[in-house]
Amino acid sequence: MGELIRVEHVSRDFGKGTNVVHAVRDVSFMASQGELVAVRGRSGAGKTTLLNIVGGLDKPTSGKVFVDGVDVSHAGESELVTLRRRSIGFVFQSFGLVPILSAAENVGVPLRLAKVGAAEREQQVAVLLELVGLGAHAKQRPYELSGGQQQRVAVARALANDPKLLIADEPTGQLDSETGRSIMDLLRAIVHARGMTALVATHDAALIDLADRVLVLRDGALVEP
Ligand SMILES: Nc1ncnc2c1ncn2[C@@H]1O[C@H](COP(=O)(O)OP(=O)(O)OP(=O)(O)O)[C@@H](O)[C@H]1O
Repeated sequence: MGELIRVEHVSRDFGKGTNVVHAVRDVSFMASQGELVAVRGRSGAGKTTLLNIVGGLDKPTSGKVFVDGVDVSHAGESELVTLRRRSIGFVFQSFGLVPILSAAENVGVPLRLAKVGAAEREQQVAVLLELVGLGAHAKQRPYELSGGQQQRVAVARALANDPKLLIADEPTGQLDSETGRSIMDLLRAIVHARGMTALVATHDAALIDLADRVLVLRDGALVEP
């Protein structure tokens, strides 16, 4: 399988002088198409910072990041917006759904942004909701859904633009362990079925065995698992 992510000697500092925090230190790795890579580490180890850099939401202090051949560490904002809309799906710990929109409308947001027409959008949303097991909940708003169901909606929304890369930051962090496991099972099944690459940050050791590969961060640096 081809390479989708290449991270070369990436470091990210926050602050200056004596207050500087080395959130990510000289991290290098690659990820192939179809691979589910877990990023493990304690709170403050640098997982979110690394994911944000790979997703083009933040820039490294030094080093380079290529996603699908694009140098996201040096790309301009408009190039990044295009890359994020076309090639990357994001899932966050807090779900990030729009409260006044139904499950179906939330999933349809990226399709609206991509100017997909109403009829096609409706059909694609139905397929996506079915995929995450929420076909019967299309009309419900987030507050009418359980945490696990909300995260399924968020996964469906992240898949709407058929991304090559899925970035999930502690996707199970607000869920009980059984529900968390089912979300990870879902991510794994989707990643393998679609040949996508996923980068999933978690500090939950029980979920790590679902990954194809595990990167362990300690104080910002990669260490042996
Ligand atoms: N915007 C910022 N300004 C200053 N320091 C920051 C900023 N973002 C992160 N940091 C620091 O960088 C380090 C890594 O933080 P990061 O959020 O990446 O860790 P994490 O592994 O994702 O932690 P958690 O599991 O708690 O989310 C921490 O010491 C944090 O305080």
